[in-house]
Amino acid sequence: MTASGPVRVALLGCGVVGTEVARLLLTDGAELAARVGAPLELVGIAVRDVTAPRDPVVDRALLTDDASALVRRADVVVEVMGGIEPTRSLLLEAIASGASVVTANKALLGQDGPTLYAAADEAGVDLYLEAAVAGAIPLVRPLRESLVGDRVTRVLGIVNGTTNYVLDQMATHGLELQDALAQAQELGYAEADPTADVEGHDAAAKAAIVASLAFHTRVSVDDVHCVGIMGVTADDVALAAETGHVVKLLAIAERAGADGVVVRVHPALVSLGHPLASVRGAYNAVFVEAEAAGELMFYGRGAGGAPTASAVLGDLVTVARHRVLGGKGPVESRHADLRPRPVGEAVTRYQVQVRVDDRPGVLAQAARVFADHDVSIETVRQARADGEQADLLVVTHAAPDAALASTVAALADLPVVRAVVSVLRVEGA
Ligand SMILES: NC(=O)C1=CN([C@@H]2O[C@H](COP(=O)(O)OP(=O)(O)OC[C@H]3O[C@@H](n4cnc5c(N)ncnc54)[C@H](O)[C@@H]3O)[C@@H](O)[C@H]2O)C=CC1
Ligand SMILES: N[C@@H](CC=O)C(=O)O
Ligand code: NA
Repeated sequence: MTASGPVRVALLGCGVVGTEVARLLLTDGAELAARVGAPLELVGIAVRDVTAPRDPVVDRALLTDDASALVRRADVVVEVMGGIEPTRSLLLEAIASGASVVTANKALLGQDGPTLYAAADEAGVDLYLEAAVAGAIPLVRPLRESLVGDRVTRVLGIVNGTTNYVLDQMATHGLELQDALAQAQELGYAEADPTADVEGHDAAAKAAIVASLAFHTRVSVDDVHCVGIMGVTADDVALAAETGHVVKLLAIAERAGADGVVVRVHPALVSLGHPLASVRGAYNAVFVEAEAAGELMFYGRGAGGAPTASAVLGDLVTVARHRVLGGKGPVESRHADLRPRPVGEAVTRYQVQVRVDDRPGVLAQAARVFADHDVSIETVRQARADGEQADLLVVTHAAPDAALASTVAALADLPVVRAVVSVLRVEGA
C-alpha cells in the first residue's frame, strides 16, 4: 500500500458483529476514508460456509472459506470470528505477513494475549482490542493511553451484558434464574449456549485483559478467581432488596500488597446507592480508581452487533491512520510485573446468611465463631424466624477472604447451625 492507495481490510467472521462491521464499512465508506486519509477497501470476508444465507448488506463476491489466503492479502485483519484455534494461527500468520490486527476476541486475548502482543511487537504492527472488553464502551484505550501516566489502584465493573440482564430481571420481576435466562435467550441477549456468560468465563477473560492493561502486568484468565451466577437464587435477590442491595456479577481487579494483584469475578451485593446498582438490562459499566484521577466510570452497551462494531471501527480507523500517516499504537506494557495472588488475599465485606435454631444463646454462639476467626461483625439482622428456625444475616467489616472461608466452615460445624444458606461479598462501599 502507498500513502495514497487504499488500506486493504480482511474481515474474519461474518456473524453478529462481522455483519455490522461490513455494514458500517459499506455505508460510511466515504466518511471513513476522509478520517483515515485513504479509502478502506474490504478485500474479503472469511466465513465457514460461503453458501449460507446472509444479510443483503454482505457482498457475496467477497466471501471466502480460505481465511489463510485472505489474511496474506491484507494491511489490516479484523477478527470477529471468535474461538482459540484456528484464530490464533491465522492472526499470527497475518502479523507475520505484516498486517495489523483488530480483534474482539476476549477469549483468545484472555488466554494467550502475550503471544499475539509479542508477535505484533516483533513485526512492528498494531494490535488493537477495544471491542474485546465492554463492547462499545471505550475502556481499553483509556486504560492503555489516557491513564498511562497515572497509577490505577482498582477496577470494578459489570462486564457481561447477559448476566446483568438475567440478574436485573430476577430483581425486577422476581423470576428464578432459569426463567430469566430463557427470556434472555429468546430476546437474543444470551447465546444458544450461554455457558461462558453464566459461568463467569466471559467476564473472567475480560477481567484478565483489563487487569493486564490497568496494572502493566501479565494476568491470564487462569489467574482469575471465577464464580458465575448459577448459584444465585430468587431468594438471594429478594433478600438483597430487603437490605437495600442488588446482586450483580462483578469483575474486580485490585492491587494486593506491594507487588501483587487479585482478580476475581463473582456475584456480589451492591448497595442501591452505588452507581453500579443502577446499571440495568444488558448494559455494562466499569469503575476505575486511579491515584491522581480519582474515580472514573465508563458506561454503555457492552454487547450486540452494532455497538461492538462501533469499537471495531474505531480501532480500524486508528490502525489504518497509522498505515497512512505513520506511527504505531502501544505495545504490551508489563514492566510492573505484579504477581497474581490467590483470592484468599482479597479483603472485602461479606454477608453470610446462616439458618439456625430459633432459641436463646444461638446468636452469641454464631458471633463467637466470627470473633474466633478475627472477622469483625458490622450488622446482624434476623429474617424469617418461625419459632423453630431463623435466618441470621450477618454483614462483616472488611476481612481477608481466607478468614471468612474458615469462619463459614466453622459455622457449618456448629450444632445450632442448620445451614449456611449463602455467602455473598458486599462490594462498592
Ligand atoms: N456478540 C457480541 O455482543 C460481542 C462479541 N464479541 C466477540 O466478537 C467475536 C464474534 O462474535 P459474534 O459475532 O457474536 O459471533 P458469531 O458466532 O455470531 O459470528 C462468528 C462468525 O465467525 C465465523 N467463523 C467461526 N469460525 C470460523 C472459521 N474457523 N473460519 C471462518 N469463519 C469462522 C462463524 O461462522 C460466524 O459467522 C467473538 O470473539 C466474540 O467474543 C465481543 C463483544 C461483544
Ligand atoms: N456475551 C457477552 C457479549 C459481549 O462481550 C455479554 O453478554 O456481555
Ligand atoms: Na470496549
